[in-house]
Amino acid sequence: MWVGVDCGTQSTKVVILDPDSGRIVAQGQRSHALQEGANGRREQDPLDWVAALEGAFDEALTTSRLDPRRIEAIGVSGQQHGMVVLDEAGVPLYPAKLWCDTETREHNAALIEALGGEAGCLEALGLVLQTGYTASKLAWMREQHPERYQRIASILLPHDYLNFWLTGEHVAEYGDASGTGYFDTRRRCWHQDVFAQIAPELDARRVLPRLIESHEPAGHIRPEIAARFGLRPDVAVSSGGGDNMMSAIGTGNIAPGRVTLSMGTSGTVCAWSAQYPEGCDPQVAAFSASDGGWLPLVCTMNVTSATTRVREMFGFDIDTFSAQVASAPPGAEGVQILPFFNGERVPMLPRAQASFHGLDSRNTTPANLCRATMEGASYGLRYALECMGPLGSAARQIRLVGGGAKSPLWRQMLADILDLEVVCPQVTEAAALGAAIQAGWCLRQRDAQGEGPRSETLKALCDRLVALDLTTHTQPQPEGVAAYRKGYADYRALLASEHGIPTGG
Ligand SMILES: Nc1ncnc2c1ncn2[C@@H]1O[C@H](COP(=O)(O)OP(=O)(O)O)[C@@H](O)[C@H]1O
Ligand SMILES: O=C(CO)[C@@H](O)[C@H](O)COP(=O)(O)O
Repeated sequence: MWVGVDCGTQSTKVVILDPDSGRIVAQGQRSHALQEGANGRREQDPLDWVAALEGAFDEALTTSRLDPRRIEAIGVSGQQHGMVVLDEAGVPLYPAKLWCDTETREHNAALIEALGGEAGCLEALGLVLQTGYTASKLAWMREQHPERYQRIASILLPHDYLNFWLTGEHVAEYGDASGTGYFDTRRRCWHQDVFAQIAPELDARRVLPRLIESHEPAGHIRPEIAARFGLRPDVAVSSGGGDNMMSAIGTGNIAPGRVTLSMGTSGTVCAWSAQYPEGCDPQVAAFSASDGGWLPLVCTMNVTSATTRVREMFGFDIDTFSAQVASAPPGAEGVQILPFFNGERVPMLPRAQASFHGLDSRNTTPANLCRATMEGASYGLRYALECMGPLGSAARQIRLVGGGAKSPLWRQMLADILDLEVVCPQVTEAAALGAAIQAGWCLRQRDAQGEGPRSETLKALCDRLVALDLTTHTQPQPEGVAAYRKGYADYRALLASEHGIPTGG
């Protein structure tokens, strides 16, 4: 059995995959709190992720009554970019500053300038720095907490930290590392000079984790953890990766021409590439994939984070919220939202705030405000897909994942707004599935090198273990496409008038 863990922004999920039948035989989930402060601060306690992993893993084992000794390997997926700083003893020195934290926007702007603007960033790092990336969080830590900064012994990403808890090893793999902002995504190595500009007092060779290939193991499970869950002592922990990289594997997006779109807390659109994707729009992050390729990606910060905020404001549960959205017509009778509750990454508006527009005495209803929020979040995803250029326009179908993808109404709205067919994978926890598959790939690679009897490529594993759920297949409907063509034009006009973002073609 192979275990996949996904530490998302709102919860940590565990799936246990039987690689012979291809079935998920057990699942567990535990949520974790987000600490939100003034000025865009968004943090989590790394120890909460550990507690959630333990709870979700216990739940999976208990509900399935699976013998834990049948588990051979574990893979961990995690929300990207979060900064986990540890002291010599491996204890967090500060809460993890997350991908959606915008407190460090001034530090990010200063770093971009120091590197020579967008062109300088692209030249040095292969991508343009964004406020969410780890780099500006470290610069902020240096300025705001100099005493703790001086005690930093190790800087990890969320999934690296969980790997460290599982194995005791400080390692990183290329996919997640490429979202730090001090990693050269073209050449796939830490950028020592950029790191030295951000943190001159820290020795990169000491504080940055050792880089490994995606198919390599991070290590073996620590004896205490094996005893805690009743696992065998030889369980391998694979390199794991960022949640988007793992979702790519979990949707079979490991070849050109496929597009995965996630409606999680964030919204992401990504396509796989065998080479570094030269010439992309600077808003596209040329991340590495966690399989040896690249995963150009556009991330918007306000998808289910926005719908959840409006839903909770009205005190609705998910079913009531969905019923409210369904009861309003497309276009929400003229109500529009720019849903930038968390600032926004693409378009690059880290200081932006959310705003409703077009409200009058007739249309100001909960139903219209709920619908407008789902529509606004989805227009942001169309904007993201357009930024992808040829990588996006080549897509004939979107593979849809993340919590929002569970809503049939939202799937139809998205198909209409994008004017593209959408479909979900059978295993909706695609990042956790991808992590489980990568864990198995890591075992197979080891076996191929003579330590065991079997070998299987990642492609063969994805072909065998990733299946689409044809009941979720959704085609764009002409009336919806026409209504949303106008809705999207109105959204772009609003983006232009409120934030100066050109309306484009
Ligand atoms: N049927 C649904 N309709 C709309 N939103 C949903 C639905 N089911 C789940 N969600 C939302 O999905 C979100 C969780 O998505 P998920 O991808 O697990 O997030 P993350 O990985 O960022 O923690 C929650 O905000 C939840 O409200
Ligand atoms: O910052 C990014 C991608 O660059 C986000 O996609 C995070 O990786 C968080 O993902 P979710 O919690 O929304 O899945």
